[in-house]
Amino acid sequence: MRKPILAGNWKMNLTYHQAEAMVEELLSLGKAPESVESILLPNFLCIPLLADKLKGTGYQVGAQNMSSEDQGAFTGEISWDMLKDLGVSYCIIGHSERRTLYLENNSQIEKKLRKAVKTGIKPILCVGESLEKRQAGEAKKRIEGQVHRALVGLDREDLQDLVIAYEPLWAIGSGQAASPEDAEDMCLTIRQWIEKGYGSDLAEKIRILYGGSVKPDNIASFMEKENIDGALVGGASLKAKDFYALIEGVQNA
Ligand SMILES: O=C(CO)COP(=O)(O)O
Repeated sequence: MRKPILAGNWKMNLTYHQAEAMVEELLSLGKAPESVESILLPNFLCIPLLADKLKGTGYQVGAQNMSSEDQGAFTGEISWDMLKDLGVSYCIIGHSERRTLYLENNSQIEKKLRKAVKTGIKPILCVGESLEKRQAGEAKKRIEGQVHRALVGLDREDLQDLVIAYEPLWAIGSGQAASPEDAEDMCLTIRQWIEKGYGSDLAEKIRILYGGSVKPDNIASFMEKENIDGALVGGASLKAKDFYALIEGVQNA
């Protein structure tokens, strides 16, 4: 049995004080249920705040990005040990906004993923196709390339904590989620590639999430699919009530 994940990617939203108010409200709604890994991924400045407030509550704190380097002259970057020092457990690697807006390429993503797995940060590798690729019937080819390029040179032992998030670009922030059937088809395909490359033990173990316009009222339709192990949520993770409702949606699936 794979433990489901509900991860809230706040992106560049919520100031320190807004984050504080959100987390206080979230905690007033209840603790994180044990049956769901509930992770909040705030901006870097809010990580210490969340790490402190969420200690002992069952919620985990993640980061949205990390450097592939250890330390040194890399202005504006954040390293794995800075994150670990604050208790960060998960880090998003290769989000489509980093790929498209900041031109992160497969080779940089591969280096970041390698750094994460070698240093004990659990990676949430994001993959997803554009609308053009989907309409051209090339969605699976696109995703396969992204998964394979990110995992180059890593073996089964390195990938025990890998999480993959399938986030089609056209579904992100658009209010137009993928159909649960299409999302399941893509998640199953990813699992089959992992099985082919690394064996069925790993394929059965890794969590594959869907992301893109997930809301409290559609989470159940994704969670009922066999190969969808949770969701990576943007907009709906910013409000405490919605985030808690999403967790309940995963818990009740
Ligand atoms: O990009 C996403 C999460 O990483 C999805 O964002 P939305 O839930 O706002 O569509």
